[in-house]
Amino acid sequence: MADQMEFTTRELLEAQAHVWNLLLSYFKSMCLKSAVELGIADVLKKHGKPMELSDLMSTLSISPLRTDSFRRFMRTLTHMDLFAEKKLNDPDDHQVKYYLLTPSSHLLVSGETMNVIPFINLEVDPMMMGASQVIGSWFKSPKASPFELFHSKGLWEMTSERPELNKMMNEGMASGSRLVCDTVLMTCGHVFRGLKSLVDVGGGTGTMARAIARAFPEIKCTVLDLPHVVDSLKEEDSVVEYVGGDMFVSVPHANAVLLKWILHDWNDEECVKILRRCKEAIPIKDAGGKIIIIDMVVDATIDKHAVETQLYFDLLMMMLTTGKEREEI
Ligand SMILES: C[S@@+](CC[C@H](N)C(=O)[O-])C[C@H]1O[C@@H](n2cnc3c(N)ncnc32)[C@H](O)[C@@H]1O
Ligand SMILES: COc1cc(-c2oc3cc(O)cc(O)c3c(=O)c2O)cc(OC)c1OC
Repeated sequence: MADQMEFTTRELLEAQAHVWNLLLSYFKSMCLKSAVELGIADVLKKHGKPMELSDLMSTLSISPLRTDSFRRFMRTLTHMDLFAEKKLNDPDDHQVKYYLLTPSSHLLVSGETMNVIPFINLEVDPMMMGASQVIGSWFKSPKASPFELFHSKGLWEMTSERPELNKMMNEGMASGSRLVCDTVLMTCGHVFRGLKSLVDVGGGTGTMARAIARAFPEIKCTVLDLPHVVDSLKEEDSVVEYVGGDMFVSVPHANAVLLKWILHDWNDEECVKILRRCKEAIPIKDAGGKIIIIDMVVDATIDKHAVETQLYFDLLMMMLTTGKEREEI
């Protein structure tokens, strides 16, 4: 019987190309980080029309000595669909390459309300990325997460002790929330209709609660989060009320509880504890009580690209918390 481990040279060559591709894929994150750092999207947005390499470089204050390197950098970013290129003829009829924004780089324009720059800055921070170095060894460790193995404390303890990480975390979550808030209110707004009060448990700096309060002014919205997250916000806002506390201990009473991107931070036992506190906070179902959960559902039937993103989010949760992205059943 032929050895199952025998592969043709062609298969091995393809395998090597595949492994090199996987190995060097960290350049995707690092190119994204560098594009944000340089502010390429801001310059293209401000210019308002396709921009030539030399103009882009001079506006970004990049030395002409780096022309070839920057052209190669832009070639990769364009290949990644972060920017697009267009060939146009100049007055002497020579073809010149121009760069322009794509929907993805539109999200990297710092002045845009939907920009996701704070989330990118959070995820590429050495404090977060450092934990990825110990994923392999964590499988043999008793620590709750690779993050805890790397930093000797959990993520939420660390955010409470380090104001700069707390700020990055809150701004990162808020930046990713804006588009999701609009989508939820547009497609599932009926869920909130008829409520008199709602508490956003682990609601961070209140992006979602404020959007709900604006769309449904009759709902009294409260945000419960850890004291270091909400203490500075308490006086700032008249639209929502901020309460500092611990969702494992108690949840303020309301008609409904919202859990957006909370349960995926915790393992099944911890989720049951949180859900018990939430159940105590609301009336019974017949009296209108409800728990609204917004989390990613891992679904192998949707397109490959989306599944890959879901799997990466699942690994992010595994690396930083005790949680996971869950499937429907
Ligand atoms: C992933 S963030 C989600 C924030 C917000 N719900 C959103 O969708 O942007 C998780 C939030 O849970 C909060 N959190 C963690 N442990 C908590 C606890 N024991 N009680 C209340 N909030 C907690 C964190 O401070 C953080 O704001
Ligand atoms: C910003 O958009 C999303 C963020 C999350 C998300 O990201 C995190 C990143 C961390 O470094 C630590 C965390 O604990 C978390 C989260 O708990 C968390 O929810 C999730 C999203 O969708 C599920 C986001 O939108 C795509």
